[in-house]
Amino acid sequence: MASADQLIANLEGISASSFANEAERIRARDAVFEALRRIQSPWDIAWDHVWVSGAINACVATLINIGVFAKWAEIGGEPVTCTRLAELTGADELLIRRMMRVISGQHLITEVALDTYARTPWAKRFAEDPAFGSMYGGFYHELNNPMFRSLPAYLKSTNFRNPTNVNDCNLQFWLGQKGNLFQYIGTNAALTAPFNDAMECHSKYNLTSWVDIYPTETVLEAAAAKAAQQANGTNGDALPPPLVVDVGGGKGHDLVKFLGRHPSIPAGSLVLEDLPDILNGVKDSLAKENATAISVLPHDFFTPQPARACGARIYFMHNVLHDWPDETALQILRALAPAMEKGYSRLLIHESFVSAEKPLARVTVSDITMMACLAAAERSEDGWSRLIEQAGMRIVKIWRAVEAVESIIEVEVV
Ligand SMILES: C[S@@+](CC[C@H](N)C(=O)[O-])C[C@H]1O[C@@H](n2cnc3c(N)ncnc32)[C@H](O)[C@@H]1O
Repeated sequence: MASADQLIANLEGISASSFANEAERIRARDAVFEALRRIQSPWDIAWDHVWVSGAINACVATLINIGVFAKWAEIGGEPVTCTRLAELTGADELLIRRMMRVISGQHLITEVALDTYARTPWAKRFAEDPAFGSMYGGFYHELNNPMFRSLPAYLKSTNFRNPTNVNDCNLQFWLGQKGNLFQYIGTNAALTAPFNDAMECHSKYNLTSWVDIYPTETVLEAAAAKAAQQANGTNGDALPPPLVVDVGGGKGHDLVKFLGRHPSIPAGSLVLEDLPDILNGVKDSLAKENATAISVLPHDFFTPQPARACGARIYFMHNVLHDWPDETALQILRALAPAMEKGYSRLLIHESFVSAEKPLARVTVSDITMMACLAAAERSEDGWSRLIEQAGMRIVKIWRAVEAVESIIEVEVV
């Protein structure tokens, strides 16, 4: 058994770059977390849960609002004093110092000299990716925090029933009004853009990109084979059906990933669908990125697909169906099915599976998040199979990546 000094020296020597690949980093991270739990006292754990997480979120949101991370990056990102940060931002120096000490105590920045702090990769990320800060802003304070605060009282009020009614669940209990989560997001200006940002971050950082799991070149091959087959006898001016329609696609980040793989596809080959409120501003940001291959189409997925989105090779649904209980998810699939061309179109359902034994912690937290905001739940592999069968569809293949939290279920209409 290593002495405490040896053990501590070994731990001090590790960093995210100590590992050969991402799978090894994740294995080591999980082992360190498990070890931490074993050496923490019950009080250490309760302290973290009850005091630390609230204090961190309050300090980080305030430091973002003050502009600390942005100004720090603007001056080059080297170690900085709180006096300098106060000069740069105009905020109270003592206030900044007290909050910097909190996040330094959590090893989120490093105190390298008296009152002088260096950035960690986490602290750098706020300036590198503005969507990262949005999670600590509107997404946490307007949604996650109050939604989880009300969940125990809501469940008590139901005499501890497992919730399944999206129109009468914790969300309505907390807000004291009708309407589902997405109606609330669309009408709360402090939440709309942060929600989209949080989904982008979730898709970018938490999960293996769908284009690394699914062979996207087959999409172009299938479309080319179909075009060759139909070359005789069709009107040459008619627009070909889209390659990919991202149903409930938020900011379009998953289509941007496809475009990154296949930059030469024609304008309009990719269609981004979501509710009109959610798509506000998205068109402009895609135009800024020069993503002309992506066209934006406001659409409610409980209604039939518009003609221009019919007959696509791929309908992509990422973290969409897990938002809805089975009955509602079936309505969405049944509204989509008529747009799918038999023998050609495929639906890709990009979702997590909750396993019966030792399910991944990421998936169980997501499961309770779905319960808290939509009376929904993460599904097991069997749960997904049943849903797909009930919708009159068939699983062609399940694509899994070794270290990915999510899989892709490839489905066709029967
Ligand atoms: C959990 S988010 C996932 C977003 C994106 N696919 C991703 O993976 O980052 C669910 C998406 O479904 C959209 N949505 C909810 N209700 C909808 C409806 N009735 N019609 C179309 N989109 C809807 C939401 O606005 C949101 O963008």
